[in-house]
Amino acid sequence: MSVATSETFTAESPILPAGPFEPAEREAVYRAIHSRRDVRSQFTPRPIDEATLRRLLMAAHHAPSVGLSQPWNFIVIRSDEVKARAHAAFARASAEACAMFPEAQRPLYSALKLEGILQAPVNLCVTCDHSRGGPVVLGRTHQPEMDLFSTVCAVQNLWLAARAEGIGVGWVSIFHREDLRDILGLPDHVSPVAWLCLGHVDELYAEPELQVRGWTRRLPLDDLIYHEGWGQNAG
Ligand SMILES: Cc1cc2c(cc1C)N(C[C@H](O)[C@H](O)[C@H](O)COP(=O)(O)O)c1[nH]c(=O)[nH]c(=O)c1N2
Repeated sequence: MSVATSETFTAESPILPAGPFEPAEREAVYRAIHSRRDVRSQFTPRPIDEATLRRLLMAAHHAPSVGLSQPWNFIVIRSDEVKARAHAAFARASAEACAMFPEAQRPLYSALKLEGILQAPVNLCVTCDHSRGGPVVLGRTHQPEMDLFSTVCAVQNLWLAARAEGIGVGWVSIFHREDLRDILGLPDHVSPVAWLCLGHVDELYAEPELQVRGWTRRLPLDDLIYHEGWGQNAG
């Protein structure tokens, strides 16, 4: 691998104009953000074509990453056998999770649909390779978990791009990590970050499904904004 020095930089990289987007373009960005949903049950069986999937993965691959380390890999899963193993791992973990909630909440938990593994034409595991970029990565030296955070940025890029493509994405995290390692054959230096279910959708909930079903609600933004220090709320 070549070692970067201050002389490597030639300052000939093209520059882009950086003003605000045109109103319609800006509106489209906010529309994707506000109408993106976590999808569990609305997947249609329509396959995702390779070109569309590639655009989504390219969007993910353009996420910011600590020291430009790009720690992600994308494991594309279409086989019924791998999906079935993941679904079985989910079912085991979800039964355990259900038992951890207070008794009064368990019936509602059990009624929630919390994955679309078998319905979604594509499942995608986004992983983080902790060895990417070598042992010392710019920006990760004091906070090693920055590689995981970078990988999550890739997931969010994909999620928003998918919304623009009419493709729903559902993140499933009700798994023992070891089960995912085993199913996908991940080496020790690679962590599974996001198990995503992807498929075309014709309809989406206008609000988070967990809110629609009475599990919890979106918090008021103003309660979350502090000024100059923890807990210092303007109101
Ligand atoms: C890291 C992480 C992990 C999970 C989720 C999200 C994220 C960010 N979400 C989806 C989550 O419930 C959802 O994002 C919120 O309820 C908000 O809804 P919208 O995403 O706005 O539709 C999620 N949903 C689900 O049904 N099963 C799951 O295991 C998970 N896991």
